[in-house]
Amino acid sequence: MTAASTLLDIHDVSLAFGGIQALDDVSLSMATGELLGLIGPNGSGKTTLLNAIGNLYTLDRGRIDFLGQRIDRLPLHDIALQGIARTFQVARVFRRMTVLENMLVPGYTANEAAQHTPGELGQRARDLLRFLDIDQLTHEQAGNLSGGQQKLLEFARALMLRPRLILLDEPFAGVHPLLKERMLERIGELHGQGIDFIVVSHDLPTILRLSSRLAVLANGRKIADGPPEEVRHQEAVIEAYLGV
Ligand SMILES: Nc1ncnc2c1ncn2[C@@H]1O[C@H](COP(=O)(O)OP(=O)(O)OP(=O)(O)O)[C@@H](O)[C@H]1O
Repeated sequence: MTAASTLLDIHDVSLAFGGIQALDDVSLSMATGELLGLIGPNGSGKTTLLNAIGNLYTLDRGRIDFLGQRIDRLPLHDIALQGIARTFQVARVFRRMTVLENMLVPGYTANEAAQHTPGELGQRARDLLRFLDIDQLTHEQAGNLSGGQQKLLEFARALMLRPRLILLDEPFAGVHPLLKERMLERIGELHGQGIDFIVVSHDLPTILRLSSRLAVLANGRKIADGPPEEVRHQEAVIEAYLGV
């Protein structure tokens, strides 16, 4: 087993939208091999933090390093090529394309297309659809899929670029319990293969079961960070959730 090293280093990050301080001096360092759960009340900054890592926003302050390289100033498309993939709270699939075509979009980035033939990319897409048990939908138009199926497709598509870190935003929200179990199993398997995750979820029982570490945001600040069983009992976390 290789020793853990720093995968992601979020350092003193602040970000405001007008008068709203969405992230307020947040620092979070993640080692390889971790599965980080990120929780917090509505509006606490969870999605903004994922967007900051994914470079959708320019930081007001701070920096973000991934595998030792500063990434917060890279062009957006470079983030995926560095090995970071993500899914969104509401799945963003290309609704008028088939499931297979959706899978092939990331496959045709310059890097992948240079390294793999179209046949290999097609095979990889089919393998991933089978891995997530949605291969029966291969030729279906993505817009016809249920919300849960679209989340699985978005997850499968995120895997096309062989990411090192996957950011999942509310992957279980509105997902049928059977699909949720499948997703949990697959996240566990991928994690076992060396892919690390940050998972944002309001589903506390599930996130407690899944995570090796739990970080909590409230009002844009990190208020707790550590082993899930410890964090869940901390007074500041209970107060933030109960709003007292
Ligand atoms: N693009 C934006 N423009 C303006 N304000 C924003 C924008 N994105 C987020 N905010 C504000 O920043 C704060 C943090 O929002 P964020 O979506 O990160 O919270 P969250 O913890 O993900 O919430 P939820 O659990 O409800 O999804 C909120 O006050 C939100 O209204």
